Amino acid sequence: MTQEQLWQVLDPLWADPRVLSALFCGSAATIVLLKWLGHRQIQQKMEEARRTRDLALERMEKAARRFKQENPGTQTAHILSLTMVELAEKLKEGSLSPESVLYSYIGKALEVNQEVNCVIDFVHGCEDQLQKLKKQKEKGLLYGIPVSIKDHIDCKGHVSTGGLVKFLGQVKEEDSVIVQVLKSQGAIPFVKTNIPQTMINYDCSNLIFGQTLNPLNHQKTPGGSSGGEGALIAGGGSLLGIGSDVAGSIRLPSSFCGLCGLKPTGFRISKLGVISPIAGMSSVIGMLGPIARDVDSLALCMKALLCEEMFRLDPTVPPIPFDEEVYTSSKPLRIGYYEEDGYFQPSPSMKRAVQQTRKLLQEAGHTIVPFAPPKIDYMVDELFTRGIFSDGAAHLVDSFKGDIVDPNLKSQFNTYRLPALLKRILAIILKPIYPRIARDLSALCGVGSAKNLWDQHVAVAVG
Ligand SMILES: CCCCCCCCCCCCCCCCCC(=O)NCCO
Repeated sequence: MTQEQLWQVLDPLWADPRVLSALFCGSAATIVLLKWLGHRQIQQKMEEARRTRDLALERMEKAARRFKQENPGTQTAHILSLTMVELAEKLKEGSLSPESVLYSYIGKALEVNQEVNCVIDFVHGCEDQLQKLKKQKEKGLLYGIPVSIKDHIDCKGHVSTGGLVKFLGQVKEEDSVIVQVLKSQGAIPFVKTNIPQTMINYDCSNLIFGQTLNPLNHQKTPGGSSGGEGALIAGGGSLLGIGSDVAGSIRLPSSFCGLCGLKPTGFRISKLGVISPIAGMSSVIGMLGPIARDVDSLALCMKALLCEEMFRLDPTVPPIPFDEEVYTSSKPLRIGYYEEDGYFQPSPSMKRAVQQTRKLLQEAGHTIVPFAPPKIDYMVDELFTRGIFSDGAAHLVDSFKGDIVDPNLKSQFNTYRLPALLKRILAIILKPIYPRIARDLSALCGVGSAKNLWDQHVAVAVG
C-alpha cells in the first residue's frame, strides 16, 4: 500500500467522532496504566528496602540476645550510664571489654528504634571490626566506642539511600573516608540512621523508612536532616553519631533533641564516599560532623578525626590537627553573641538559653561582646538561599525523578519546580503583602548564568 492509499483509508476515520474518542480514551488509559506500573515498581523497591531493614534489625536482635545469654553478668545499665569520655578511658585501661559495650548499645539502639523509628540498617561488619580490634596492639582514641552513622555516609556492604528510591540497591563497595578513619581510631560503626527524603529538609521522614520521632516528645520531630542520629542519641541508643550539615542539619536535631553537635569549618573533614542530591552546590559549604551528649565527646571525636589517616586518605583536607592548647586553655576569651539575628524570631526559651550562657561565660571570666550580624537580609536571601538553589533547584527537582514525593515535602517541592518565570511573577505579586516569601521565591530562581555564579562565589568569599 502506498502512502497515498493509506491516507485515503485513514482520512474519513479522522472525521468520525467514535474513532477520535476511542483514540483519546486509549491514550488516556495507556498513560494511566504506565503511571500505575511505574508507581507499583517504586512501591515494590521501597517494600524490598523495608524487608532488608527488618532483616538487619532481626540480625541485631539475635546478636544482642546471644551475647546476653553467653554473658549474663554484663553491667549493661552501668555501661549505658557512662559518658563517652569515661567509657573511652575504661575501654582503654581494660576494665570494660569492647564486646560488652557494643552489645549493650546494640540492645539499647533496638529499644530506642522501636519507640522512635530511627535505625535503618545494622552495620553487620561491626562484629568483624570487634574481632579485629581485639587483635590490635595499638588502641586508637575511640577504641571500642560504638558509633552511629547517618544514612548517606557510605559503609561497605550497605546502601546509602538519601531517602530516595533511585539509590536503592546500590550497595557500596568501600567505606567512606570518615568511616575508614573512625575504624582506624578503634571506633565501631554499628548502625545507620534515618533522614528526610533528599536531606534538604528539617524534618525526618521519607517514604521508604517512615517518620522518625523525637524521643523527648513523640508529638515532635527530632529535626533534620540528621534526625535519626538526634533521636537515637537522645534516646540513649548511641553515644556518638556522625551527621552532616549544609544549613543546620547537625545543629537543628542537636537542638531539638537536647544534644551537642558541631558543624566543623568547611573542608576540615573529608566528604569522599558521601552521597548528596546537591553535590555540585558550593556556595554554602556542607560538612560532616559529630553529634553527642556533651561537648567533651565532640572534642574527643574531632581529635580522633583530624589525624594522619584522614590527611593521607584525602589530601584535599588541610593537615591541621585538633588544637589541644586552645581547647584546654583557661585564658579568657572575647566572645561575640546576639539574642536576635534580625531575621528569625527566637522563641523565649532560646533567648533565655543565650542569656544564661552569656552569664555563665561572664562569670567564668570571659569578655562578652554583643553584635548584630551585618546585612542579614542580603546574607540570608542572596548568599544563603540563592546560593543553595543557585541552579534554580534543578538538581534537587531532578533527584525526585522515578520517585514519589514525601507528603511532608510536597509544598516545598511544588515551589522548587515552578518555572523560573512563574517564580519571578509570583515574587512581584506577593512582594507588597508577603515580602519575605517574595524574596524566597526570587532566590529560588537561582543565579541564571555561570557568570553570575562566579560573582556569587566572590560575594560569599568577601561578604
Ligand atoms: C510559597 C512558598 C515559598 C516557599 C519558600 C521556600 C524557601 C526555601 C528556604 C530555604 C530552605 C533551605 C533548606 C535547606 C535545608 C538544608 C538542610 C541541610 O543542612 N542538609 C544537609 C545535609 O547534608
